[in-house]
Amino acid sequence: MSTPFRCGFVAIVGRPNVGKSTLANALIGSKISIVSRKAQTTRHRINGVLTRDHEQFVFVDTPGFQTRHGGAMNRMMNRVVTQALADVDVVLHVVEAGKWSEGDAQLLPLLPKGNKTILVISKVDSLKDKNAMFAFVSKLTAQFPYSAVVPVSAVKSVQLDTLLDEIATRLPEGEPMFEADALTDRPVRFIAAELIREKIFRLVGDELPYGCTVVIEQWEEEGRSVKVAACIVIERESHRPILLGAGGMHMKRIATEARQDIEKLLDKPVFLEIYIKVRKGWSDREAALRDLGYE
Ligand SMILES: Nc1nc2c(ncn2[C@@H]2O[C@H](COP(=O)(O)OP(=O)(O)OP(=O)(O)O)[C@@H](O)[C@H]2O)c(=O)[nH]1
Repeated sequence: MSTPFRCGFVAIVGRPNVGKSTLANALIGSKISIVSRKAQTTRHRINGVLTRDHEQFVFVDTPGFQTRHGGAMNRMMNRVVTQALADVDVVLHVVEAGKWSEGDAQLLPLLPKGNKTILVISKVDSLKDKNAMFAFVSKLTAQFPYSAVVPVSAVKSVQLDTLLDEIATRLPEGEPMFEADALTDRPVRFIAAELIREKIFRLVGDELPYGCTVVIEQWEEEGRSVKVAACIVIERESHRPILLGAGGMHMKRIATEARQDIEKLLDKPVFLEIYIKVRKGWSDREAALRDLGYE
């Protein structure tokens, strides 16, 4: 009897900086390429697709989990996260080796119980005391009924196939949803906004206490090039100088690096204009959040 094909959705969740993106990239194993999907089968935002002989793994994004702010933002985000996780087939809860914190614990009430949730211990290559691993895992499995535990290193490619095999057994039987070479179907505008956000985060993330949102306001193909206007929405006027830096140095760097990445993505010249807008109190207004694409 031939092995049935399996195909399903996988979400990677965890507090910031535990290595989720690095893990996703290591599992999917290639750069983003833009493809169209075979059929409109999901309302998830696809992050990447990996196809093996007998399985197709569709990695989806879950909206950021918020703990820092109270109010509408938190409630809405948590609702969205819980719903998104209920809809996928497998959830990878990524926790950094030896570093359990309040941020990790806050995610526990949102994780689905049962066979779905796998505990992934990340960055095991950076763990100094390997013997501490057993106690660490025991502590975590006592707090939540994970259905499997897989320690990995995305950077050193340790146990990535084991993790894929664990995921595979939990995927439902079904035909592939995407062409075999499909990597992502995220719209390019969204990726462009993410690239800008990533630059901001790298450069001034620590100094921007409420973060920011990037909205692509204009996208015009002009012959061989593309003209893009992006707006960075910040919480307070006082955050503007942080983002600008001395003599606009930060903004220049953000714009240059983001432009280079977007050019690589599109493989054509890009004219990128970025400006800053202050949206006072936006993080606590559901209407404003919807406007900005959170719903
Ligand atoms: N040593 C080591 N470092 C890693 C590994 N995976 C990720 N990192 C590092 O951990 C940091 C955070 O990794 P990301 O993949 O950006 O983490 P993330 O969870 O996606 O972060 P957010 O986008 O903030 O939620 C980066 O500096 C990575 O280089 C790993 O397997 N080993």
